[in-house]
This record gives sequence, structure tokens and C-alpha cells, in this order.
Amino acid sequence: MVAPPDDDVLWARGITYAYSGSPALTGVSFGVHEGEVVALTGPRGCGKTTLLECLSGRLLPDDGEVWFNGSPVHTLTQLGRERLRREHFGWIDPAPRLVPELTVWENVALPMMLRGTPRRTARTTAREWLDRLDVGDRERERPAALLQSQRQRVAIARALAATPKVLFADEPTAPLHHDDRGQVLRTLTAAARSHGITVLLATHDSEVAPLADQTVALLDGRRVGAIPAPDAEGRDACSVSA
Ligand SMILES: Nc1ncnc2c1ncn2[C@@H]1O[C@H](COP(=O)(O)OP(=O)(O)OP(=O)(O)O)[C@@H](O)[C@H]1O
Repeated sequence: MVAPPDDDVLWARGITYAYSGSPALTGVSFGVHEGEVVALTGPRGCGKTTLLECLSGRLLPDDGEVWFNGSPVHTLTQLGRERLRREHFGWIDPAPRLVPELTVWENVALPMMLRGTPRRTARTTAREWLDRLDVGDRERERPAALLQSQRQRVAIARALAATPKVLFADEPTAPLHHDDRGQVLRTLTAAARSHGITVLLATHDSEVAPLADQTVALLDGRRVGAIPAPDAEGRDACSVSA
């Protein structure tokens, strides 16, 4: 095992994964600096979700290495990977998964309270994030009373409010109307930047590339190159090694 570069918060080397013998990823490598926004792009079925799952410890790669903050993830036990996800990682699904019995603000506050944040503080933080995602006025309602697009905004608020070290977002704007997507993506990436949250964002959305520090493109489970975004606001390009 070769240790990753010191300044990479997340580092993947030669990630290979197959579902029942059918290859989904083959030898994918890249590194991500702390606080960067990385867009994972490619056509349907190219392996974006599988890559996010391998990087976040949800799946164990068949081959290759994943490192987080200089420590190997791929050698952790299932319990160790669950703890890592709970304490340091966030996840946004293409469709919102909220707890139906809880109100909107309770859904957002829950991960914070599970980590020991007092209820009152968690509620205040939840409200702030719901306001940022333009669903603050629905905070006392239950998810069933909201539109699917509003529920997705709540799910995004929940992921950001917990200020994870790394946020994995799988098609986070999928349930939104086209007109809303750009605004939610800008809110998500700006909020992540202001809180130093590293974001890996799988998407078909062409609006993501200009908001990302780096685009990593996949085709049939392999990397086909990365398109560095124009350096904006003094940001450095993401380090990527094939
Ligand atoms: N649970 C599974 N069982 C079997 N094959 C799977 C499973 N999940 C994904 N695959 C296959 O693995 C390949 C990569 O799928 P993956 O979902 O990672 O791609 P994707 O780029 O995220 O696609 P999409 O844009 O449609 O979400 C595809 O061929 C897919 O059919």
C-alpha cells in the first residue's frame, strides 16, 4: 500500500468493482483536495453511483484503495466504515429519503442530535439551512405535505447542516424542475465552500461543471479524462492522477 499525497482528503487508486461478475468500475484513480467540489459525469450506467458508493465505504471495491484523510478506508471493518460515514461523510440520494413521522426541521436536526448536538442548537441550525434552501416556511410540516422537489431541498439541507467532511451527492437535483436546478446547485456548492465541505457530485447536469473545481468523466466504468474548470475566485485545480 502506498500512502496518498498529504493534501488529498480523499484518494482513490485503481478502484475496480463488479456486480456478480459484470464490471461496473475498472481501475479508477483520482485525488481530491480538502474543500474542493468535484463533478463526476458520464452517461447512464457509466459507474458514477458505484464510484460514490466505493469512495464512501458503502461498497468495498474488489480491487484498489480508498483513503480518507491519510487513512485507508478499504481495510476498515464494516463497523469502522459505518462509523466513518456517520461521523465524517454525508450523502444525498437522487430521491429524498426523509423520516415520514418527523417534521421537516426534525429531519434536518436528527443527524446533528445523533452526534450529540443539543436539541435547541440543532433546531436553530436546521432552520438556518432550511431558509437557505428556500423551504424554511415548511419546517413544522411532515414530509408527506411537501412536493417532491421541496423534500429534496430538505434532504440537501439535512446533509449540509451536519457539516460533513465529505459530501457525496448522487444526482441531487434529479427531482427538481430544470429552472430550480441551477439555483439549488449554486446554493449547495456555495454552502459547501463556505463551510469547507468537500463535495463529490455525480450528475448529468451540464450546469455543474462551471461550479466545480474539477470534472471527472467516466465511460463504461473507466475514467476518460478530466476537464479542469476555469480557475475561479482563486481556487486551485483538483489533483487527479490516472
Ligand atoms: N445493484 C446492482 N446490481 C447489478 N448491476 C448494477 C447494480 N447497480 C448498478 N449496476 C450496473 O453497474 C453499472 C454502473 O451503474 P451505476 O449505477 O454505478 O452507473 P451511473 O453512472 O450511476 O448510472 P445512472 O446515471 O443511471 O445513475 C451499470 O451497468 C448498472 O446497470
